[in-house]
Amino acid sequence: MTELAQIRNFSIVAHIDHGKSTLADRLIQLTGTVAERDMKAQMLDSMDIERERGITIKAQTVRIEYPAKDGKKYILNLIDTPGHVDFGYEVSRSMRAVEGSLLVVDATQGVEAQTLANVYQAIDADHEIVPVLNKIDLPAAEPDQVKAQIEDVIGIDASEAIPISAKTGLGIPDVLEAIVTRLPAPKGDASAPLKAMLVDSWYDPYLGVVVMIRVMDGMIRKGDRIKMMQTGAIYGVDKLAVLKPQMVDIAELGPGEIGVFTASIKQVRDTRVGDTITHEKKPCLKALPGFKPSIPVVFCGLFPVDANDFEALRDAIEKLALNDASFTYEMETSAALGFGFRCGFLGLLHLEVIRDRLEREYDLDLITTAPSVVFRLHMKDGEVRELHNPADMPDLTFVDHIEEPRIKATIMVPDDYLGDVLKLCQDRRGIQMDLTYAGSRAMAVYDLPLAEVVFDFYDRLKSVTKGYASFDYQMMGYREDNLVKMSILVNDEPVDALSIMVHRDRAEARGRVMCEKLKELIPRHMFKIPVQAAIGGRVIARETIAAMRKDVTAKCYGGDVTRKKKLLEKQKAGKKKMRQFGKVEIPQSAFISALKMDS
Ligand SMILES: Nc1nc2c(ncn2[C@@H]2O[C@H](COP(=O)(O)OP(=O)(O)OP(=O)(O)O)[C@@H](O)[C@H]2O)c(=O)[nH]1
Repeated sequence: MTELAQIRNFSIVAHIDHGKSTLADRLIQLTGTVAERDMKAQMLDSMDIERERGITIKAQTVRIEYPAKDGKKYILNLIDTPGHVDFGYEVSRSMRAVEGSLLVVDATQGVEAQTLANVYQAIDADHEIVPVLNKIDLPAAEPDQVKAQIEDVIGIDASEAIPISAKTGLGIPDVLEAIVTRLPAPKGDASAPLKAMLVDSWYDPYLGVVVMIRVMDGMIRKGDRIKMMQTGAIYGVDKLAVLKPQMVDIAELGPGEIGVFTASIKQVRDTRVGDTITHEKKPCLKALPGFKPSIPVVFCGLFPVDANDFEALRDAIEKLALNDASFTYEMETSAALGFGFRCGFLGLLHLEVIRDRLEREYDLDLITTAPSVVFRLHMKDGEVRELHNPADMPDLTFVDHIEEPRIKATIMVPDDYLGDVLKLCQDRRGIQMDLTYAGSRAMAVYDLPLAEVVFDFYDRLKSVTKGYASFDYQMMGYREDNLVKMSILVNDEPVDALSIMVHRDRAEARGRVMCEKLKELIPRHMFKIPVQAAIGGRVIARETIAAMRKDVTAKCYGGDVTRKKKLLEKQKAGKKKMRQFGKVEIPQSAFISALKMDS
């Protein structure tokens, strides 16, 4: 057991790309936690996909030993929190397990939307906050301006902000000293009954479910019989360890300490983040206040391109779900796409990550249907139903009114692009709630329908601001609006995977754009193909794909057989990515492209 006074627990909060992972790497490196030869860049981003995309998805933890200038040795527990909006719930839960935060702000960029969102979570969790100005090696760094901005916008004292370069290592020793001298030690009572917080859990193929805990009071040892207070389940602790960041066994953990255990738990779903863990025999009297479970807000269908891959898709989805309790799925059948799954995600990035992993790690070709939010249908008989899939929309004569989820979006953007951002928000049915300035940056707060944001809002926002805007959102609740289901018919057959819920006033425009896009995306066939958008029985937009005249090899005059063969092979490979609808083949890419609103 480590003395409480010798422990510091902290997290790093930052906007995406401001250098959180690089700083974590430096702290680990400077304290010799990982041998130099094992040091991979961005040690903590464990999944390949994360490393590739440079984003941190699953919060991770590392225990660092640090001999401070006062001659004493400290145990520093760093909890790495994810930076993306979709994973905000993970930020909030890991915050409750520590007493302080390093607030990293890129000195060339200043405070961004996620800096604000994350630091407010830290403030909510009563953290002591140490501001750190990163990237001062860059000529564009403006540490003094950024200091002033932190004070103006966030409202915390930044006079002692630490200038660093996580890249070169400059200032890192000051950060380590500040963790010890400026952050508080944890509190707790070693002689009290065990009270530990379940911070996170994940599935390890060799060990089964690994549970990360923060001990509040009491002691936990290997072999202990423990009880999860929310679920009532009882387990024996098989293995107790700390993360450095690989697991190193430890005999016991006391108050203020952070570690992991395994206990023959079968699924991640059997563990509830925020649950209180205590001893079976001598339990603590009162559980810790729990967390809100994270609920999926974006749904879409995933179907195998090749119907024979259905079982493989099921296996892959089950495996991924083992490790991600916030990802939900149920079987779905579509007239057009056959058997697949309706899946729920925390947001669009979460959706993309899961789809990418299915395609890459499990080598599956997938069709993703239009992402949709959960609409609330108030039926005439008083029943309230949740609609996860526009294809399930009941007959309108039974529906009294429809409500949709709204979000509060905070967008930070340099002045020059403000006009485009306001227009984008207006186009997406946004209602302005606030508009303020901090230096040459504006902060716009909008009330927006989530449905207008889930598809390509980030992409559009980035493109209209050349990447300078940052964005964060919170769910606000449901509101009634004039929403209708729009179906798409290809060759007079409805393609259920393309149906969407839209605002009545925008249905014509959306319908027209979708028909035009499909006209481009669907290759010509031997016959004319009408593409129509319809509400109920009424067609609101129409395009026609003309019949094909030439065959693909017509361009290859003369006897260039190899070229001809190549073309035919290419066409064959292209076919694999097509899906048959009645007599028409629709390429897989059409399902996503047709729904983009950028025109
Ligand atoms: N020049 C310079 N570049 C830096 C510094 N710190 C980080 N970077 C670079 O900035 C980029 C983002 O750094 P990351 O550490 O991945 O940022 P992050 O905040 O962890 O990003 P997420 O994990 O995605 O939230 C990387 O390309 C780093 O190499 C610095 O001090 N100076």
